[in-house]
Amino acid sequence: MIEVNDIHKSFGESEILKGVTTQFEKGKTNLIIGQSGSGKTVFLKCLLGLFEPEEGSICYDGRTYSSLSGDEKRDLRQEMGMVFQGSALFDSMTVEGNVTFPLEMFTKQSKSEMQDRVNIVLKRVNLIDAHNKYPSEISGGMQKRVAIARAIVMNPKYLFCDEPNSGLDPKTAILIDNLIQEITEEYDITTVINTHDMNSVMEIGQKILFLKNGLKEWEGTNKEIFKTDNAAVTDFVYSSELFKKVRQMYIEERN
Ligand SMILES: Nc1ncnc2c1ncn2[C@@H]1O[C@H](COP(=O)(O)OP(=O)(O)OP(=O)(O)O)[C@@H](O)[C@H]1O
Repeated sequence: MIEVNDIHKSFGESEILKGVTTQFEKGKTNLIIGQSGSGKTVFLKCLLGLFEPEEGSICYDGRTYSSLSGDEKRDLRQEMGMVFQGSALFDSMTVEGNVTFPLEMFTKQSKSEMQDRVNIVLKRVNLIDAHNKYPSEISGGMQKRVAIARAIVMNPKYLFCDEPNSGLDPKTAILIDNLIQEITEEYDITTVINTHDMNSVMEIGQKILFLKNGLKEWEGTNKEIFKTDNAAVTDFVYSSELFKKVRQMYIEERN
């Protein structure tokens, strides 16, 4: 579980996060949504320990980040997996090389231990015959699977994903969303996903944090988001004609 307590983050004179408090439970897919510039990426970078808030605290299963020693912070960061926007694979390495990389960097495992672990995670993301292919030889959806395999190879307690669906067709996007949710539940990971994708909100939004101008405007589940009367949330969610129709149908059903 990650507990975020009243965090503030500024750059120079400009305060980007203005006191955000929330909790992310383990085994759940937690989504951060909000308009461009609302502070989602800055918030995610605070969770990753890349930015340290000037005020407030972030607590990872009882460990308050700002109170940890340098070594403890490093250990905690090794419990975090990250799926970057656009996958961020190493083009010159094979699929297997990309997934082995964190094990080579951060563990003292033998070659055969690494090989076993890599085989397990590649199988888990349904990539069986791609070990020796290069990123340029596989589809965008397969690249995402490799990025997920690399993010979970160290058996993380926390998984952070920045726009994991960007660039994917809607059907592949849903498969990737479902894979992230299954892995989150199976390994009891605390997963936090930064997304613009309303399909993801509907499919896997077990907890949604809506940020507006650096503040928590609303939080709830994917079932609750369609019932809320919060104007900022409805403006955001129903900016698409399709979702306006869904809401209209919901209201008609309710009456
Ligand atoms: N390293 C930085 N230095 C200065 N300002 C920054 C830095 N990182 C982000 N900002 C500012 O913080 C604000 C929020 O940016 P952020 O990237 O968190 O928005 P976002 O909600 O993720 O937007 P998008 O959906 O477009 O990615 C922006 O005004 C941005 O310019």
